Amino acid sequence: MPDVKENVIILDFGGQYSQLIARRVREAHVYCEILSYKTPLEEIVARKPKAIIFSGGPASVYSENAPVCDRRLFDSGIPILGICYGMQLMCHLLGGRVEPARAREYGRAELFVDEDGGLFQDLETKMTVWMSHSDSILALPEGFKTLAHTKNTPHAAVGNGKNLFGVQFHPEVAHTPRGREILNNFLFGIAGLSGTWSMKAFVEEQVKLIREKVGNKKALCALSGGVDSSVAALITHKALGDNLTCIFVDHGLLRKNEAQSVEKTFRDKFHINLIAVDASRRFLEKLKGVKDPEKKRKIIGEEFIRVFENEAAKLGKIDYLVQGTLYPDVIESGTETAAVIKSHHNVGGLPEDVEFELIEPLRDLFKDEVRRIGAQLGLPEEIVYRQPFPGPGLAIRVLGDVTPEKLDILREADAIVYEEIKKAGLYRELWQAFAVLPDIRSVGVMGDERTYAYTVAVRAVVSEDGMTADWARLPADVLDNISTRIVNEVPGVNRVVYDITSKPPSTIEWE
Ligand SMILES: Nc1ncnc2c1ncn2[C@@H]1O[C@H](COP(=O)(O)OP(=O)(O)OP(=O)(O)O)[C@@H](O)[C@H]1O
Ligand SMILES: O=c1[nH]c(=O)c2[nH+]cn([C@@H]3O[C@H](COP(=O)(O)O)[C@@H](O)[C@H]3O)c2[nH]1
Ligand SMILES: NC(=O)CC[C@H](N)C(=O)O
Ligand SMILES: [Mg+2]
Repeated sequence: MPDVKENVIILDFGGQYSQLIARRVREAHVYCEILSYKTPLEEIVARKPKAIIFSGGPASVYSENAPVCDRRLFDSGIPILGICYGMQLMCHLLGGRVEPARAREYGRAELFVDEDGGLFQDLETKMTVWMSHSDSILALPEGFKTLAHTKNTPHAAVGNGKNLFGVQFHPEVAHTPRGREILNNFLFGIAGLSGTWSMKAFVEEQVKLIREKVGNKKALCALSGGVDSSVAALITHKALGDNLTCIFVDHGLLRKNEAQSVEKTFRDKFHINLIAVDASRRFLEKLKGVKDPEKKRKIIGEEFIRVFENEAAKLGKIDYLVQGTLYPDVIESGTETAAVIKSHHNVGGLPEDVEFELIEPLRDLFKDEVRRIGAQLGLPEEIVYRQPFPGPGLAIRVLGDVTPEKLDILREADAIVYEEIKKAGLYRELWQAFAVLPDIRSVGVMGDERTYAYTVAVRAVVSEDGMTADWARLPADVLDNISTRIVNEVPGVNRVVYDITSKPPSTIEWE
């Protein structure tokens, strides 16, 4: 944990929005960490949190195996705010009664404030909030009071008049318009935090932490040319100077001209040691005949590490590996409480026997936060606003087995998507826009001849943080240009389709 005077802990009970809570706290200029509900009391207290927030969660407090925290936390005097499951748990453990609600609430609800001040300081007594629950508190623990109610929920906000508070609704989501104020009332009014933390402070803390950890030893940084690893490299470089060497791996799964352009940008603009490794042969060899998406990811995750180990061996002893891992990479790879959606190569795809100790300064952040840091650190716009590109590269966009022939087709098609999106001035508006090569061939007619060739799928999405995304409503003429150019210019393709699914239920990448 960095050396910060004011720290908030979010205790995670498996809620969908735990990371959103963290984000709101950071936006209030307060440092915070998300910890599993299983974290022992001693460990929580040792971090000296000025406040604790309990997240929501899918379980019901009265069911068997419901996640539970240490009851003694409530006696610690630390201000605690329970959200949804978190509030139900607080009430349950302190002797209140939680049961399935007579009327469940999902979505918008009208909240009526019964007790001014505290959580509702300076707010109207009636406001819209966002609910998602099927359980309700029917009897409060001793010493607790109702602070607000809705039509269906008699105890929609509660407190014990001292350090314990709970809300049944979700103040962290954008659909609770006053949510930010309510959270801030808890953080500042109730817990007495000052809100002096900033992204600048974050960078300074990380630099200090890395310096303390690594000392005079050497570290490698896995550099992809994307914004995450570039920011991670800059932060680490501030800490270690020439003891940092960046490694850029060309695994043969990069986009058209990507290897050359990343090398050039980094060599010209940064004075950081950079080694570019051409490892395309070994990656493609390992991937031969592999069709399963998770297998591909694991193979790539392992091969990356093996390449780093090889390079490290040439440089002498290197104990540390820096990666630009972000929070979504961690949560999607699966945690104790969250399901595996896909194994990001840099987290869930890592082999078991990694000899390096990992340094991941951005592990708790979201992409837009990293972009802000990048801009502050003076990274050029082309890197700050570069669309994400997954570490496993085109391997997870060529569905089925990955062959040089398919990679070539995809590379050409993808370059056309990129060019047309840039030309239409849409690049910055979109989270990502790219081509996918599904393992499908279909019949066409070109120059009066029958063709039997590949289909290319075009995917473009808008998103704030990659956790959820909406398919982009691209103008028809842009789609038309893309389609015409791909079929005309890329041999082996006779059909182009546009992906019109959002995330969820789809994911952004196809594998
Ligand atoms: N070709 C590569 N060579 C070296 N390291 C890589 C490569 N691709 C990915 N990595 C490592 O894996 C991490 C995760 O990749 P990811 O694509 O999520 O991040 P990024 O490339 O830094 O940023 P972006 O999401 O903007 O593409 C990177 O931060 C980097 O440390
Ligand atoms: O470095 C990475 N390694 C991976 O293994 C990986 N898988 C997905 N992505 C990127 O993460 C974001 C969310 O992707 P999905 O909606 O496909 O899960 C999108 O921006 C994806 O491009 C990855 N990045
Ligand atoms: N979103 C939540 O935290 C839900 C809590 C609990 N499972 C309920 O349905 O009431
Ligand atoms: Mg990338």
